[in-house]
Amino acid sequence: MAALEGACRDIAMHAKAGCVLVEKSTVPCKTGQLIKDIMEAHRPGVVFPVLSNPEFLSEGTAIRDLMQPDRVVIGCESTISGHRAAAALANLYAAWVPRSRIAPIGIWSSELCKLAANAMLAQRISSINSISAICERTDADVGEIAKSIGLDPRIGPKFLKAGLGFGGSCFRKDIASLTYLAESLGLPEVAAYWQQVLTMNDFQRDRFARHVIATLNNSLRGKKVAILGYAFKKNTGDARESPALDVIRILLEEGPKSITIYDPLCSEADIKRELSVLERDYAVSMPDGPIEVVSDPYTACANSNAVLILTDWDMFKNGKPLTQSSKPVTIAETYDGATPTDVLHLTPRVERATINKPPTPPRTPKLSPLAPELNTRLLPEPPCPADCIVCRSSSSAGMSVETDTTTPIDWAHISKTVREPRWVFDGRGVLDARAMVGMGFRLETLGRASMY
Ligand SMILES: NC(=O)c1ccc[n+]([C@@H]2O[C@H](COP(=O)([O-])OP(=O)(O)OC[C@H]3O[C@@H](n4cnc5c(N)ncnc54)[C@H](O)[C@@H]3O)[C@@H](O)[C@H]2O)c1
Ligand SMILES: O=c1ccn([C@@H]2O[C@H](COP(=O)(O)OP(=O)(O)O[C@H]3O[C@H](CO)[C@@H](O)[C@H](O)[C@H]3O)[C@@H](O)[C@H]2O)c(=O)[nH]1
Repeated sequence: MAALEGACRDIAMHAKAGCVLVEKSTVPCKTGQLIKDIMEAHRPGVVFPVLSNPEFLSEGTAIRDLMQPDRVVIGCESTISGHRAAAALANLYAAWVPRSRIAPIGIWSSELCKLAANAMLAQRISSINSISAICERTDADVGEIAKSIGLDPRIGPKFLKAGLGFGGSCFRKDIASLTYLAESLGLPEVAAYWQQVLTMNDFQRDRFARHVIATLNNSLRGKKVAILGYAFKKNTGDARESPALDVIRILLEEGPKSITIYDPLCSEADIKRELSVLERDYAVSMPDGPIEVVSDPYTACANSNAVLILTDWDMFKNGKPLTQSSKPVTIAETYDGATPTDVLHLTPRVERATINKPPTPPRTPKLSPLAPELNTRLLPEPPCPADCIVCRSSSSAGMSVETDTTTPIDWAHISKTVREPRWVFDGRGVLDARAMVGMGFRLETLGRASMY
C-alpha cells in the first residue's frame, strides 16, 4: 500500500483536474476508496474519477485474451463524473471489443468480481481434485467423471481437470485476499469456506508426493527421480508458484540420490531461483544437493527409478502423434506477434528483434481506426526488460525461440533407459494408461485406481 500511496501522490502532484485513474491490478475490495482518499488529501476538492477495470488474461494466452476478451468489466462510482469516466474507457475498448462484451458495473462489485472469478475457478479445481481422491479408493476414474458432469450445461466442461492442483501467481494470492476480506468483515464461516479450497490444493500435492515415496518402498535413498515439467501449467515458462516446488520439497525429505528436472520452457535460472527457498532446510542444487536441471527429457529419465509428470505439456502425452493440422506450438508462436497497437491500426514503432517471424496481420476483423488525438498519446513501446522471457529464450542454453513444445516424447525409448520396474507417476492425467502399460511401464495416475 505504501507503493500505491506513493504512486497516487505523484499523480496528484502532476495530473490535470478530472484525470481518470484506472485500477488494472487485482486489488483488495475498496482500494478505489483508498485511492480517492489519497487524491483528496493531496488535491482537496479536485475530482479524479477512479475506475476499476480488472484484468482477466491468462498466462500463455495473454495477447489473445486482450484482443478477444469474453468480457471487459468497468466499475465506476454512481456519480456523473464516474459514469462519464466509465463511458470514456468503454469507448477506448470499443475500438476492438464488441459493446455487448463491455460490462459497466459498480466499482466495489468490479473489484470483488475479479477475486470472485478466480476463487470460483480455483474452487472447481479443488472440487474435482477432492473427487479424484475418492476415485483412487473406489476404482472410479476422475477423467470419466469430469467428462460426464461437464456435459451438464449448468456445470460445463472447463476447469475440471484433476491433477496436482492450481499453481501460478494469481489463484492462491487472490483466495488469500478473499479469505482475509471475509475475516476482516466478521465472516469466519465464509473465510473458512474459501480457505478449504487452498487446503484441498495442498492436500493434492502432498498425497501425490507421499504416494511416490510409499510406492518406492518408503525410501528414496540411492534413487533417482526424474521430473518432467516444472511450469505451473503448459504453454508458459513461468516457474512461480508451481506445484512442482511442493512435490520436490516432500521428496527431498527422503534424501534422494538425484532429482533431474526437465521443462521445455522454464529456464534453469528460474527453476533454481524458485527452488532456492528450500535451501533453508536442504542442500538443493548439484554439486552439494541432488537437483539438476537438464535440457532434454531423455537425459532426465535415463536410469531413473521413477518418472514424475508435473506439468500438462502436450509433449508428455503418449496419445496419437500430432497430425499435420495440429502443428507444434513454438514459443515464438505462443506470442502471436500482434500487439494492442496493431489492433488499433497503429504501426509499432519499436520492432521486437527477437521475434523472428513475419508480422502477423491483426486477427480481429472490422476494426475502427483510433481517434487521432489518442494516436498521438500512445508512446513507443519501451525496450524489453533484461529478464524478458522471449529475449531470454533466444539466448539461454536449452531454450530457443524455436523450442518445440508439442512433438510427443518417445516413451518407447524412455522405457528402455529407466530402471525396473519402470515407475511413472502422472500428476496431470496426460498419459494413456493402456499404452504405457503396453510399453512395460507401471503407471500411477492421480484420480485413478492403482493398477498394482
Ligand atoms: N499474471 C497474470 O496472468 C495476471 C492476470 C490478471 C491479473 N493479474 C494481476 O496483475 C497484477 C500484476 O501481476 P503480474 O503477474 O504482472 O505481476 P509481476 O510480479 O509480474 O509484476 C509486478 C510488477 O510490479 C513491480 N512492483 C512490485 N512492487 C512494486 C513497488 N512496491 N513499487 C513499484 N513497482 C513494484 C514489479 O517490479 C513488477 O514489474 C496483480 O495484481 C495480478 O493479480 C495478473
Ligand atoms: O482444469 C484445470 C484448469 C487449470 N488447472 C491449473 O490451474 C492453474 C491456473 O491455470 P489458469 O487459470 O489457466 O492460469 P492463470 O494464467 O493463472 O490464469 C488465472 O489467473 C489469472 C490472474 O488473475 C486470471 O486473469 C485468469 O482468468 C485465471 O484463469 C494452473 O496451475 C493449471 O494447471 C487445473 O489444475 N485444472
